[in-house]
Amino acid sequence: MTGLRVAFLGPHGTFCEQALRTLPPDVLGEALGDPEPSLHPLASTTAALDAARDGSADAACVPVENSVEGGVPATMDGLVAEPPLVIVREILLPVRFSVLVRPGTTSADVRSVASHPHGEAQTRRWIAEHLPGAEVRLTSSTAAAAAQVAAGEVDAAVCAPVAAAHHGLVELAAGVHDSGDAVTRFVLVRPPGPPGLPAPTGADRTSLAATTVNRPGALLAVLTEIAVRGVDLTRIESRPLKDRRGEYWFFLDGIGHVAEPAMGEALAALHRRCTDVRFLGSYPRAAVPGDDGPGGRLADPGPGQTVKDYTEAASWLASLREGTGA
Ligand SMILES: O=C(O)C(=O)C[C@]1(C(=O)O)C=C[C@@H](O)C=C1
Repeated sequence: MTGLRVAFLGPHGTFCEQALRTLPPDVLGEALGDPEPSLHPLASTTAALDAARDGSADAACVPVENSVEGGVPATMDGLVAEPPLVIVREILLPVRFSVLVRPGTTSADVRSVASHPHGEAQTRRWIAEHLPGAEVRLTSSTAAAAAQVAAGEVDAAVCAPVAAAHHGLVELAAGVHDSGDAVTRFVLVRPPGPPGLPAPTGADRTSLAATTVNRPGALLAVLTEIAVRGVDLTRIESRPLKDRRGEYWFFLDGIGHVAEPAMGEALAALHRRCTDVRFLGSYPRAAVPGDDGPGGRLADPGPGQTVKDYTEAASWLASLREGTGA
């Protein structure tokens, strides 16, 4: 299929757009069924996810977490909304911030500075030191802050350097992030269906969200189903359920693919034990550009917990059921 549309957090010049543009045609072809989809900036993460749901786009690219500031609440809430969306790729992008201004503006002229809440959080100390007294305003994306500078609504934007060219701005300062090696993780999502799940690569991640009744040990039971199968959990984060006070969606990422026995069995167990469980996708683990291999430190599988161990045990059980083994 060709002519697919991918919505992303805009306007042009966001880190989200940069992340999406790192995906080569063969990867987009495998993930979406179109190696050269058209890219469409939307005003918010929620709007991008809604577009993928209502069919005005075929897929969406949104930020999900940052290594300094943590999860992006709007994305997490959007991932568990209905109808379902599944993650087909993750992208890890190092984020480096600049302060952009209209040509001719000096530091002394900057009375207001704008950025996305995650951008502000990653440059807070720099702003306090170098632009003391500037009013900080929060925007829907870092490039939206650049657009506000261009429109004369604010004096400076903390954003990606590429936003300068898109919005006719100049760099007042570069490298203004408080932590040098911040990475933001983005996900490419689409409705379930053709062209199907990304095939297992042997280096995959699975994302899911689960809710349980409020009972002592309920979360421990969920985690135990994962732990006993040797699945390496790489993230756990919660968001309130909103309509049931005191109950939460637990967002869990683990190493492995739903097609593999350990992850498949863990998901089936959660389906039995949880009030609700959402499969949010199995997809190849991304690497930070410049790193060797998929990012993050992984645990070794425990004894008897490799894919080979599971496959051998499943064929032994099948032989017992067929009456040919013992
Ligand atoms: O505003 C952007 O440019 C985005 O792509 C969003 C976002 C985020 O949500 O974390 C992405 C990377 C940076 O951490 C700051 C903002």
